[in-house]
Amino acid sequence: MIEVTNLHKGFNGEKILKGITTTFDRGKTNLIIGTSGSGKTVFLKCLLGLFTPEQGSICYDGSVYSELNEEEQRNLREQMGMVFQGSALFDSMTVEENVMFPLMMFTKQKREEMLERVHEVLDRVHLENAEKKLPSEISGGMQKRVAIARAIVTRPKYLFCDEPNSGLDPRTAIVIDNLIKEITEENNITTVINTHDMNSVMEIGEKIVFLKNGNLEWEGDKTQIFKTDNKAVTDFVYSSNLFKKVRDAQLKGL
Ligand SMILES: Nc1ncnc2c1ncn2[C@@H]1O[C@H](COP(=O)(O)OP(=O)(O)OP(=O)(O)O)[C@@H](O)[C@H]1O
Repeated sequence: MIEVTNLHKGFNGEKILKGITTTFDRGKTNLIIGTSGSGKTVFLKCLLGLFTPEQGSICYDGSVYSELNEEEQRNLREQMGMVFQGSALFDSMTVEENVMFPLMMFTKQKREEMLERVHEVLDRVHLENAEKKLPSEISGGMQKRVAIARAIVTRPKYLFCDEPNSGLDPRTAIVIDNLIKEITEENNITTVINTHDMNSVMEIGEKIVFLKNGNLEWEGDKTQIFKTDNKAVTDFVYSSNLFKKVRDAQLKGL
């Protein structure tokens, strides 16, 4: 569980996050949504320990990050997995080498042990036969699976995903969303996902935090988001033509 209290972050005197308080539960897919520039990426980077907030605290299962010493902070960061926007795989490494990379960086396991774990996670993301391929030789959806495998290979307690669906077709996007949700539940991970995608909200939005201009404007789940009359949220939800048409049809009783 991650507890965020009164989080403030700015740059060069400009306030970006203006006092965010919320919680992200374990075993749940938690989504951060909001319009472009609302501070979602800055928030995610604070959660990853990459940005130091000016005020407020982030508490990871009882440990307040700013109260930990450097070694404790490093240990905590090693319990975090990250799926980057665009996958960010190493082009010249095979799928197997990409997934093994965090184990080589952060553990002292023998090669055979590492390979066993790599194949276990590749099986889990259904990439059994791609291990010797280069990222350029597999599809975008498969690359995303490699990125997920790489993020979970060290058995993280926390998983952060930045726009995990970007660039994928809608059907593949849903498969990837559900894979993240299943892995979150199976391993009891606290997962936080930055997204613009309303399909993701509907599919896996167990907790949704809506940011507007660096403030937490609304929070709830995927059923509540369709019932709220918060204008900023409804503008966001119904900015998609499809959702607007569905709502109009519902209002007409169709
Ligand atoms: N390292 C930085 N230095 C200065 N300003 C920054 C930095 N990172 C982000 N910002 C500013 O913070 C604001 C919020 O940016 P952020 O990337 O968090 O928005 P976002 O909600 O993720 O948007 P998008 O959906 O377009 O990715 C922007 O005005 C941005 O210019």
